[in-house]
Amino acid sequence: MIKPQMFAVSAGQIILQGTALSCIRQDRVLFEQLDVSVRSGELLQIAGKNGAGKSSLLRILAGLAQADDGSLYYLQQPIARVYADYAANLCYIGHHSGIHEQLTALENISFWRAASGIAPADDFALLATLGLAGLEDVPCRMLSAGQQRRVSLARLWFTNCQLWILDEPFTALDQAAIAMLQQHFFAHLQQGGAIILTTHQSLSVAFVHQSKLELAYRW
Ligand SMILES: Nc1ncnc2c1ncn2[C@@H]1O[C@H](COP(=O)(O)OP(=O)(O)OP(=O)(O)O)[C@@H](O)[C@H]1O
Repeated sequence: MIKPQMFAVSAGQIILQGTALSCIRQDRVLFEQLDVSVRSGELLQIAGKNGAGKSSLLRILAGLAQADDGSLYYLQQPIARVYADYAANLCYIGHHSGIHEQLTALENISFWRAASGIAPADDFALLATLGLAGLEDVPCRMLSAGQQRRVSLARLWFTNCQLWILDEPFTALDQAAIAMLQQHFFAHLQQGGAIILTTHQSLSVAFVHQSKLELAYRW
């Protein structure tokens, strides 16, 4: 069942916009004069070959790295001016899982909830939804790569953030988990959320507002 709209930004409004962005790494221009934006209800896929600069772009969009040129706006405000608001509305999950490997799945989730100021809830049920029933108390370092990825993605089931920036979220997931995650994306977008992601896979769900930005590999 779709939860009622809970985001401040209304459907179709641009949440994040980058204009004329440039990024140089190791003397190589990954991209320049790049315009990118995502609206409420939209999924934006960043595609491109290995090394094209997808993760670098995501890190810039998440405010974790500086563009070499260009501007970034959150709700039409320069990001530096409203960064606290932006960070509070952003769920970024990078290449690395972001989980603490010595902690169990339950402990990781409990930590994220506390860090986000979200009240405790039935995390056993959440982990069961994610196919991790019976593994709640196992240190994450003893879980498989796909199971660790599922724990990492658990945040997406309780975050209140409108914008999700996800770097290769399907990595290590089996087909069933990929399908479940895409259904979850669908529900998030239906509620007015927005998603920017990188993936080398094709998306099997037809999202209502979906766009793709192909980054060319530049020498
Ligand atoms: N912090 C950094 N310092 C120096 N070089 C970097 C840094 N981050 C990325 N690079 C370089 O920038 C290029 C693009 O890297 P990036 O991770 O953005 O590519 P990608 O498109 O996400 O690749 P993949 O599909 O393999 O994940 C690579 O050549 C990489 O070595």
